[in-house]
Amino acid sequence: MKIQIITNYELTAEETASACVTLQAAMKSEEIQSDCIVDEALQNYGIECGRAVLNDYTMSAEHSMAVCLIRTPSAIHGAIMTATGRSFSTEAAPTEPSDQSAQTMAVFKSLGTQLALFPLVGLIPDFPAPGVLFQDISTLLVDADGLHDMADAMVELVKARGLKFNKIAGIDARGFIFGSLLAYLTHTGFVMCRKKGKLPGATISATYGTEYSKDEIEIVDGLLNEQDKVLIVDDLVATGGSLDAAARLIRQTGAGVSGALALLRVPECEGMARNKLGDMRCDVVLALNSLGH
Ligand SMILES: O=P(O)(O)OC[C@H]1O[C@H](OP(=O)(O)OP(=O)(O)O)[C@H](O)[C@@H]1O
Ligand SMILES: Nc1ncnc2[nH]cnc12
Repeated sequence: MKIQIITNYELTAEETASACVTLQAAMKSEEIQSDCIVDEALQNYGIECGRAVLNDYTMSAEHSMAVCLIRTPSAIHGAIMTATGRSFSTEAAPTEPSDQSAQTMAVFKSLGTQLALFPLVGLIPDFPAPGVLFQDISTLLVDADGLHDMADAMVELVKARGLKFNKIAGIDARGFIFGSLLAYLTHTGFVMCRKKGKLPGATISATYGTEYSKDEIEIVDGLLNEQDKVLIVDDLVATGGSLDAAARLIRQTGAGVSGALALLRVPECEGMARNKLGDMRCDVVLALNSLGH
């Protein structure tokens, strides 16, 4: 498979070489075409238009994959389309980079991570209910490198966004896997938001709905207090119902919620999630924008 980097600005030889090494590693030693096409016209496009332009390049038989970096005055956006038929983008950088070269490499690294990890997430139509496209993490979890790289990507995102917390709360069940990995890697205490009826002693609980179910979660009373700043971790955000329920529970204890971190999101539910989460920030490691291209 060949990858061609298409940019709207000149990369230094060093940046090009590092980008290729990063992408090569991500693609597990696929051949990388090491030149860049500099296209000034891309400067005029935002990320959505950029992707349309990208289509023109990537849909040719010659290039099975292309990476396009679009630099705007306020941030660098990354857009990517893969031969697997998925398209996705990195989030805009939160602040103007002080060191552009480092920022560029951070974007390449993030793109490389996404390239490597997205194909490990299965997509199962109509599960567990008709109309739901289920994002299955089983195939990611069973892959030693994938699991390792995902854990590292969570830590990097936490650092890059400057998230501050002294406890991590994971949502039963898939949120336990990634929440406790992150807790271990950041040396942070972990709190279980457990499905109802599984915890002993006094608990507090909150009910909620998800993309396909209704449920109730609980935490042990007395584990958190006003001193705590909690990061909520889950595998995926769809409607935001689960994250919102966890946030309500945590706030009931007097603790603060510093935000949420999910590996994946369901683009079709994004409006609902935004309404549900309100001001609560939610960072997503793999930001899948749309499916089925
Ligand atoms: O944003 P939402 O609409 O709330 O949906 C996301 C939630 O749905 C899934 O959990 P599920 O309730 O299926 O439980 P599980 O982890 O036990 O599979 C997923 O792991 C999230 O917790
Ligand atoms: N589309 C989806 N895939 C996996 N887990 C989910 N939880 C809620 N919606 C989901």
